[in-house]
Amino acid sequence: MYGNKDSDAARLRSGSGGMLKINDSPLIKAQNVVMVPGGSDALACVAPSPDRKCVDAGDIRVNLHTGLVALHSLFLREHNRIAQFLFTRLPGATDETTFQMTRKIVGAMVQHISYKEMIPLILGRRLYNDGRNGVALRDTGYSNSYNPDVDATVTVEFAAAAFRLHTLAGNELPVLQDNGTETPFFLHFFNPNMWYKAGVLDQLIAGMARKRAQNFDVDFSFVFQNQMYKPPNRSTGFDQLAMNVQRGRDHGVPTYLQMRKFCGLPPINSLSDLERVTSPQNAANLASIYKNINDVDFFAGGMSEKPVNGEGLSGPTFACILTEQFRRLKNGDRFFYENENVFTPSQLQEIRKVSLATIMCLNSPINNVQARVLEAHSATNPLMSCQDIIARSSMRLDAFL
Ligand code: HEM
Repeated sequence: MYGNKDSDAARLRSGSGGMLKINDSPLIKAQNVVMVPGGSDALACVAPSPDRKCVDAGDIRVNLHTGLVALHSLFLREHNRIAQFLFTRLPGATDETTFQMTRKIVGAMVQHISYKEMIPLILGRRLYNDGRNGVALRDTGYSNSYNPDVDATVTVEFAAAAFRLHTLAGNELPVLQDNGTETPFFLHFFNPNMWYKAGVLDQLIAGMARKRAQNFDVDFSFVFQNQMYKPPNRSTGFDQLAMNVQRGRDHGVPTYLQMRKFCGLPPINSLSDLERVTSPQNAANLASIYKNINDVDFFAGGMSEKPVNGEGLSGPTFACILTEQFRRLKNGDRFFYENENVFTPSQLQEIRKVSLATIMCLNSPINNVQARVLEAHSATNPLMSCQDIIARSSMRLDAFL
């Protein structure tokens, strides 16, 4: 949202009322929607034009596809909604004080959604709630889990392998084309022609909540195997999975067996022994590619394991790296939103009410959505009206005055 340098934040701020800049293209103004601002054409978009520029946000990878433009725009809308409220009510408010307070609240909301809604699904309830893992949030009061000796940096094993959850993504983005089918994913890559189309961002916000994720397994979508970075006028693109393996090697990620050892998991002695941790088909596939069990790359081996406890997404080796990373990001961060001296007790309770569904309801024209938006809607997670969702789980912003 804000970048990790002062210069990024300065570029993205509007300079008044603590707000962030919004897109001023006539195409977007005519739709009366709020979208992330236009950015430099040096960002390698397909055929940018003055009305359809590449976009700018805290992370330049926002330009990768329309889903990211939509999500960044959603959180930008939330930032500006909160800033507008605070600026007109905080005594002596300036652009600077309002921006910093809003940024702190939005950062806390992102942490809350990540640890309350996303991480339990990734790890599974048992690993998430196991007190020894130090990942679970509290329901009330301050957390005392901050430890200055915990290193809060991101491990290469996490970024280059275990958190590359690309297996979950499908071949299409849920925006309907003229023929009523969803748009092929590759048409959205770096393509401003897509994200400046009328209604696309809000269709996507609603559609991404409706669309089911793919299963976590080694069957990756065609688009990831064949079409990554594919410009619309070329027949093929990159193989993202090959890139994941190669990226792991470039970055010196240890092998699958070394990582199992690091995680204290039982050794695997041969390629045929892999059947203890994966399906016979996956074991045979790995044996057809690698000559020696010691050569198996972390990404390939970790992706192949059966899920821990039959719940959560990944097998035990990825789960070990994910759990370790989520613990460190929380307990090594002295500004983690649950820590004492970050928010007052009543502000903290307001942040604890927030869900991704609330943010969608408050900042897009959808009428209903399931309350746990990262899970498919079902009898136990039914569609609810936005009115009910907002009444049940939105922050009282006057707690921050
Ligand atoms: C939805 C469609 C997605 C597309 C098209 C996509 C595409 C990409 C691409 C092109 C890269 C850079 C490749 C490289 O440098 O090797 C990347 C990196 C990455 N992706 Fe995705 N991705 C998607 C979803 C996800 C999801 C759902 C996750 C899981 C949280 C994820 C996690 C990552 C991570 C951790 C990296 C490495 C980032 C880094 O090292 O800084 N991606 N992705």
